[in-house]
Amino acid sequence: MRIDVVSIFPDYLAPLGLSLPGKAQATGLLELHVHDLRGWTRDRHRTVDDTPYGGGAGMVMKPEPWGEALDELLEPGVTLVVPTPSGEPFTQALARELATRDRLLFACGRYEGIDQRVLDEAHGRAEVREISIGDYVLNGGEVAALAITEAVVRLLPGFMGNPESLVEESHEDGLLEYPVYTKPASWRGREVPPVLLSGDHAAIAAWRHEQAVRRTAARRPDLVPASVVLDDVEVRPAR
Ligand SMILES: CN1CCN(Cc2ccc(Cn3ccc4ccc(-c5n[nH]c(N)c5C#N)cc43)cc2)CC1
Repeated sequence: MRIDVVSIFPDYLAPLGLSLPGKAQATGLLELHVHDLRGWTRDRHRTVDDTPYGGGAGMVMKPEPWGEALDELLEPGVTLVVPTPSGEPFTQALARELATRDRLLFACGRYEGIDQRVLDEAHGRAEVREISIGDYVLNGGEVAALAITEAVVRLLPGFMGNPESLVEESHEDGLLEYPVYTKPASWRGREVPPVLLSGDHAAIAAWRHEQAVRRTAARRPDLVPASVVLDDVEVRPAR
């Protein structure tokens, strides 16, 4: 997979050279290119924003630099990913979908966003996914690009050392993950649940599933399948 990121703060994407994406690059699974949007400006001040038509607070990102950047980078077969507060929710299912693409191009906006005409024009010639990573407000798209990239890259075939670890993950089976433990067996008077030391794999799997269901019911009742009934866990109604 090739990933391109366009931002006015390219250094914000430096962490992509570390850890997971860094390893993916080293193994040739991922080709990463980060670009400064100001490289596509034409004026002396390298202007990327201006006041909004219709008035209102803040500034809007000008269409010209973005248009030239996408002319160069949005080639056939590239999926344009645009982080935005008004985007479709980013989920594990969407991460899996994006992991099937050959190329992703992230357009990281700032200020009050990117002139809508840029997105409208891109829709005419590429797959465009406007994505939100959560119901809270950030100052730009870079954090979302980091999060989406990490969630997608770790799903690339051959990337995770043990693909098994991708199967039992939170949200992969629709539930939150079960609690995990490691040595020592006793720590500050707290013991590891005995079932985990029993060697009874069926009992361990059953215990882990029940713990995942209980945790999900307590913290994310919206994720609990209707078929599951837990008599001793308070399941708060989804808001
Ligand atoms: C008058 N009002 C009208 C509503 N706007 C809404 C608004 C518009 C832009 C911004 C700042 N910003 C610029 C680019 C950009 C990309 C992603 C995100 C983002 N935030 N939260 C997520 N989950 C995100 C993701 N992914 C924020 C971004 C903040 C708030 C404010 C002004």
